[in-house]
Amino acid sequence: TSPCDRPAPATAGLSHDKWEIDHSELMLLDELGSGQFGVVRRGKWRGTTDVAVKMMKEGTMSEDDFIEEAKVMTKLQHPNLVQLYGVCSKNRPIFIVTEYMRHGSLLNYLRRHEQSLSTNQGLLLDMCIQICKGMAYLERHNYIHRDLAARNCLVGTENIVKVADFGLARYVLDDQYTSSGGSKFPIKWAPPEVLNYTRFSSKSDVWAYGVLMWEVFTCGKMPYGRMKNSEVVERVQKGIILEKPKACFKEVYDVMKKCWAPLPENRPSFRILKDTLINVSQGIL
Ligand SMILES: CNC(=O)Nc1cc(-c2cccc(-n3cnc4cc(C(C)(C)C)ccc4c3=O)c2C)cn(C)c1=O
Repeated sequence: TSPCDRPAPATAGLSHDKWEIDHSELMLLDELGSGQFGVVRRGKWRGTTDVAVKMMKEGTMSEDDFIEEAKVMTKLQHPNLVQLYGVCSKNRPIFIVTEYMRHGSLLNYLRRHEQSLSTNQGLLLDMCIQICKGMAYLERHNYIHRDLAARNCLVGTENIVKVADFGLARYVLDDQYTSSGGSKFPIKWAPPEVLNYTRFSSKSDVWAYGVLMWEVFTCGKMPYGRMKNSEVVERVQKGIILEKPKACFKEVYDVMKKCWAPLPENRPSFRILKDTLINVSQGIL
């Protein structure tokens, strides 16, 4: 049959890259800070939507690989994941445009509100459950975060907490960050198999999640205090784990300990963790 007889393919007309955002749609406002890839600014997208715009500093990211991955990342959508709206990749520096979270990083939020939070275990547990839901969604989509920590979660209105920058670690060019011997490698959130073989998995995210729970229930203390990375590696290899935070129910600490099983296969999945934490919260609150 001639082509005109066949129905047009469903994607006809949709071929414009919907993850591509045009600069003209963005209005850049105040600076929010800077991260691994450079300056991040608050902005407005199409006049109404609040956004955060990462302006990628030259040489900090393997950009072409990331732009390819962005197509996948825009499809990851969950109430507890900071939404990637798209990228401006037609010019340099490229912009990464995401959902805006009003109260900034969870780590800073915990430290600033320690007074009121330290006596509200219910709220601390709820924050952990929200993060667990976002991570269970990533786990279901076989997506590994690789740098889960309180500093990489963000707080919105009404105590909403979301996981940010999932998967971006793969595109960092700074080998101080990417190699486990580097000064910026997140040693204190890494399980034995990552320290020894950089073997990342959803189960290494579960280990990091246990440390994140510890950060939440200490209202933002640094795990292992000011201990040197080499000493932390030694303790983790020996199976010495973080102590129970003072303001933390035993049942909650029991869940943290499950996340720190030396072997990845002995750690619970995020799906299991979510149900366990919900049961604990119903039991103790
Ligand atoms: C007051 N409200 C706000 O400040 N809201 C917000 C602040 C930031 C923000 C500001 C400055 C720096 C960073 N930042 C921090 N750590 C990062 C870590 C990585 C990896 C690869 C190391 C994981 C990559 C990028 C970043 C990064 O861009 C962020 C997330 C992002 N969003 C969406 C907000 O709503």
